[in-house]
Amino acid sequence: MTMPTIKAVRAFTVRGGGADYHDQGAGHWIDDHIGTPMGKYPEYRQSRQSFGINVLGTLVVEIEADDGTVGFAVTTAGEIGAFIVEKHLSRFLIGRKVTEIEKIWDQMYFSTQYYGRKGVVLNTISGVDLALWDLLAKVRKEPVHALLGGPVRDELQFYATGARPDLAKQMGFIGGKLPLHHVPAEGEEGLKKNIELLATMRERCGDDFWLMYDCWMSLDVNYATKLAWKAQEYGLKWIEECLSPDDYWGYAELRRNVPKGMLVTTGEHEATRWGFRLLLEMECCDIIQPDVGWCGGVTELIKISALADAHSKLVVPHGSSVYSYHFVITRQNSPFAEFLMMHPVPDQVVPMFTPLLLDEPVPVNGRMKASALDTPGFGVRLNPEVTLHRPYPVG
Ligand SMILES: C[C@H](O)[C@H](O)[C@@H](O)[C@@H](O)C(=O)O
Ligand SMILES: [Mg+2]
Repeated sequence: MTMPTIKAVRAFTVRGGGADYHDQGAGHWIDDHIGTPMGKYPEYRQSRQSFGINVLGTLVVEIEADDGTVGFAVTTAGEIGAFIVEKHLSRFLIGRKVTEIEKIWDQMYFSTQYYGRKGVVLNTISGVDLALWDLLAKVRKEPVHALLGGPVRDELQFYATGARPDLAKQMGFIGGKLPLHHVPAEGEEGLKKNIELLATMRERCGDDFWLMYDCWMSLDVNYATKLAWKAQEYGLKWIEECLSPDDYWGYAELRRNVPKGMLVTTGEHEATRWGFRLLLEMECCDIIQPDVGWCGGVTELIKISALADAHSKLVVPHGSSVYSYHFVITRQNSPFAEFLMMHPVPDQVVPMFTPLLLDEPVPVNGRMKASALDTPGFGVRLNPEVTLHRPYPVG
């Protein structure tokens, strides 16, 4: 079979939800006094949008082959990402065979290493990589998971991230991850409120339902240790992303400090095999949580996951819709997945990247059959009612 070659690469931006799922309207639980590293400034405590959590917006990468097949993917990178795709990365794609994914990744990473390595550059490389996997799988008329070795189980099971774990339990999820609302700068009063919320949710959910706290880089080792020990009484299953992603030493200390049996997790703002090698070799956490749209794409997640497996660590990707589901279903060390509740009041399941994608599968009763992923590529389409903007058209 003669493989088609890439004839066009296009980068678009979109505002309002989509892959930049923090880019929501007013009154959404995901922007309601959630603890962040900016919480030391009282003026930035109520809303993460106030300090710019949603400034980037969504990047849509479209890659067209000379046989007319079009692969695409979405991630969090907005106009900066569109610039990098059109002005820099596209030179490594045009004219290449759709099978040259590994070589293209290597050239994208090392050609941007002088200004990239993590953050929005790796988000952008991830978006291109995901679009390449979508394209290749569509050319081969297979779902992406089939190119990754195929499902190791019949269905995915999900925990839900949102403000209402009690409702998540009623919807059939295996657990509920709460955002932490108060940071060290809010003192003992804030710590007390953090524990009171957990106690309330434990009361409502019963003893067997997983409850976790997501701390979104907002704590220090001392506070996180105190929180963990107070939370043990309420059976906190894991404490997530407590510290700055760069504080590998702090994570290693925290993991030694927490009560036996409580898991320490992190990784959604980490990138590449080198970043995760540090987390694994410095014994920073029990579960790594790469976002496949931010860590380097599927091509890099394959390497990251193998590293973790060799360290007997679980890989539970940060919620990234179909882009993580197709990976998780193929790996034994990814036994469950995250589902981010994107309805403003998390009392109903809506597609994670809503309104950007059509045919985006959602968990039913907290589960998703592998067969729900059996459409070529990642199995989703761009919603034609969503206006795309191409800020840097080339040629
Ligand atoms: C709910 C958390 O504060 C973040 O908004 C979320 O994106 C991320 O940390 C997660 O693990 O889902
Ligand atoms: Mg998180």
